[in-house]
Amino acid sequence: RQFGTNSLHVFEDTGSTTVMELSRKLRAFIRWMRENGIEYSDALAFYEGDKTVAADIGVKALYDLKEGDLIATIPKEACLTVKTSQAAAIIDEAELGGDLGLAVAVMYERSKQQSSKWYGYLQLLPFRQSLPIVWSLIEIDSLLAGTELHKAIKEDRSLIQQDWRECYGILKDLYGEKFLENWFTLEHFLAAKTLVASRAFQVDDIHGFGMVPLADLFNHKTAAEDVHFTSVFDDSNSEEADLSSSPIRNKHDTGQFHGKEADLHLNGSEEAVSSSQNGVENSTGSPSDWEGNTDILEMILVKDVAKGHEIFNTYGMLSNSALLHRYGFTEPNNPFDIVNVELATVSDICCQSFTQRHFRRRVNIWRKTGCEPCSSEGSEYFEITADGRPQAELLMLLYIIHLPDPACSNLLFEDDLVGKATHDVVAENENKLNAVGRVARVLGWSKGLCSQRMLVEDNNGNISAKPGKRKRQTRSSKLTKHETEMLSTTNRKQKKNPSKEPAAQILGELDCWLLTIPVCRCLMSLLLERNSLYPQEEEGSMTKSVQMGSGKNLKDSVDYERTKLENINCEQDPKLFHALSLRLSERTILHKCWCLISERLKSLI
Ligand SMILES: C[S@@+](CC[C@H](N)C(=O)[O-])C[C@H]1O[C@@H](n2cnc3c(N)ncnc32)[C@H](O)[C@@H]1O
Repeated sequence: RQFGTNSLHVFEDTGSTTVMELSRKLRAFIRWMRENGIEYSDALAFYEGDKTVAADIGVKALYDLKEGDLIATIPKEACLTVKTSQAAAIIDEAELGGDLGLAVAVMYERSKQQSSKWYGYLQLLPFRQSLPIVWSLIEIDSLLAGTELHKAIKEDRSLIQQDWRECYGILKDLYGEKFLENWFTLEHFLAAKTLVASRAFQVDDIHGFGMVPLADLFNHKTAAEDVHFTSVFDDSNSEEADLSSSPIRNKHDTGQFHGKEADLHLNGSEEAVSSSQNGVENSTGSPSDWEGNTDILEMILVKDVAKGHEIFNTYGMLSNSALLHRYGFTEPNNPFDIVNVELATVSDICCQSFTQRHFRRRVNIWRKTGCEPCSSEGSEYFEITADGRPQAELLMLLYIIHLPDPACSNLLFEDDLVGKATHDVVAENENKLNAVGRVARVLGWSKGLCSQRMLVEDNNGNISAKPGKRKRQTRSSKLTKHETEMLSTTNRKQKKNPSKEPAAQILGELDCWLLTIPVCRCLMSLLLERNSLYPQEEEGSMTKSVQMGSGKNLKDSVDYERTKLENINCEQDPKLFHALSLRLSERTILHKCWCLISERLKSLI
């Protein structure tokens, strides 16, 4: 397949300085791509992204594209990595690996300005991406308080400053008089870190992470699954590409891609216009020219893309806090959202009813049985997923805390809960049970033969069981399906969430067994406590008439955040918009969880 002649397609010049400037930069970038062997289909158009989501540039299809179409090839030599950078030797000598090395490579190439091989690419990038790590401390404290990101960003900032100080010293020694101090300031370092966080791809094992020109112009859409990028494999490797995890793949690279993956979202924007002026002539050979060539990355569509639609990448199954953390934006109704409840908060709530000694002792017993919380960077926590379902380990902990002494003591004599469980009459099912299931079995749970069955309620209110599995996710602030309720493209406000209150079918049999009356009450206190971490004072007028300690607080919090978000223009104030959007999604999860638990409680009383 030949790419043919690439016309230059950029969005229409409206006369605005910004638009004209971006247009000029795009033309320079297109020339640079041609000079550096980057080839792409003439069906691709670069256009000003949908401003309601504040994405500056995006890529759309100028005509219908088909699944399997090769839309671009990018030589690895054109990627900016620690191996290809002119600073490779210094970065190697300074032993700066990973993101840090790449940030230094970006800074170094920027310092070289027009003499850098990547000037034509770098001039297109913003100086920095507006990620929370470059927000002011006041913004971080006022916008992110209570969210999953607040602590993480503060920690990141101090670690980055530490990294910069160390790097600065090492590089100054190594560069000697060639060291261009003005280009290695903390501001430059932070800026480079934001570009690496939001744009770098894993190129291969040798190059590691790198800036991949062109590939990094595609915007993200969560799990839209219309199309994925993929690539062919070399003859010696007949494995199928893991399309769900590999956007760009070296033909010889069988490893999982750990960065961004690709998919398509259909966006009706017609901002792109075509112009043959300064067109890029990419008269290339057929793909067979490249077969077996390990030095080239390919981008192949795996689904049809209709003319005029944006071609979206997906950066992974990420919660809103992870999206905001690494890319500076959020998505409404993100199904990969999570709220975490710290073990310390569980302690605070339980110690209102029990002694600290009792709490510590029960936590120890709970740990001994093989249960554990999630942990990350020294903190221990439990997850509540987007549907409001609390992590089973948390339910088990609350259950054990509320157990009468004799029952709990029995657990102490269960040295080998796994062993015990496998001798059960339902031994063949036991290996399917996790630690929580095994402990529950020892404690007398006998109803469910499969711990992960969902209770499904039909229209008549009859409950039946259907197999299901709780999706485990990574911590929302570190990493992370999309029911599309897009931000309105016309008024740039979020639509009112029409979703109904969550129903009890989300809880599995084991969840319900663990949710005794005291466990439900304790969990509800925990939810209120977690909700109180968000700034309350602004809500004062709204909530003072509300009975404290009730689920109405949570519902009011959600309504409050939604109303606020509706009045923010994403384009004018993206930081506030995405911070509020994060708060809304987190508080919605807390409310969903509250509804689940209170429904369960009602059924018990
Ligand atoms: C890899 S770049 C994608 C190209 C980018 N739009 C540009 O102008 O170069 C990633 C950045 O694009 C923006 N972005 C990507 N997808 C987005 C989305 N769905 N909503 C808002 N911003 C998005 C964010 O600023 C993110 O940090």
